[in-house]
Amino acid sequence: MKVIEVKDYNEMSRKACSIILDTIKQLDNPILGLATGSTPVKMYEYLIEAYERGEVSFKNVRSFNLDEYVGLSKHDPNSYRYYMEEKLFNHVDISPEHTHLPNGNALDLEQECRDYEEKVKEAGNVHVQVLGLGLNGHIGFNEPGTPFQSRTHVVDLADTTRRANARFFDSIDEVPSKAITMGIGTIMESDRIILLVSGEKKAEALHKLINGEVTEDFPASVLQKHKDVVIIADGGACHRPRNLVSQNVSRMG
Ligand SMILES: N[C@@H]1[C@@H](O)[C@H](O)[C@@H](COP(=O)(O)O)O[C@@H]1O
Repeated sequence: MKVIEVKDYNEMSRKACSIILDTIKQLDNPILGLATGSTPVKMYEYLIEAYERGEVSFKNVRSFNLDEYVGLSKHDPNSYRYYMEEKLFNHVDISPEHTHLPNGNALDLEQECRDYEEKVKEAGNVHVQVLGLGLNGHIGFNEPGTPFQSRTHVVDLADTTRRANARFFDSIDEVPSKAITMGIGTIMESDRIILLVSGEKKAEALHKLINGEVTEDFPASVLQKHKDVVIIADGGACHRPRNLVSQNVSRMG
């Protein structure tokens, strides 16, 4: 794993944006794995700015998102489809047919999971997968205890996750209790993973991810086993409690 420690949230977002831009420019048909949540918001803003400057086109880009709530329509402002359209897709020249998220409103959710998995497989490997980090170590919506070999599946969201995401809803009761998520096995097949971590409240989770044992009780620890992971973490995430980040990872400024 490579840890890139940056000053702050903006720098983290700029660095992530530049890795994605490089991927898009280098490949004829780039496949991006995208994430939602607060962490990548600024990265999407920088991508839009690069597009507006004429620096990049998304015409040949295909995207697969990690997850979606069960039971929210794509018009619901809290659905991840809505988030992606608002934060990125509506502002760049990506073709709507090239953007993929699980359908959390499918009548047969198990079938939807199999179909989504199939779509990812047919497209070929995700070239670069963006990940955020849940406080309990979840990636996508893979909660503690999820098998490392898991494929796209329906999950019961942990209470901690529902509480953490309640800030986007009017009340915690409105936070869905289920979601569809790419599995850990699916995520691990990406060629490259960039994990974004910002803020002191993530410091403990980041420490565990880098230094802790690889265990299904802390899903993000699986990243220690991936051949090309870049963690971009800001000062807050790295520095509290002090000296959390291990010495045996290479760092770049
Ligand atoms: N399902 C999402 C994840 O994909 C996200 O990475 C994580 C962190 O969210 P945030 O970036 O808002 O801290 O939790 C959410 O529940």
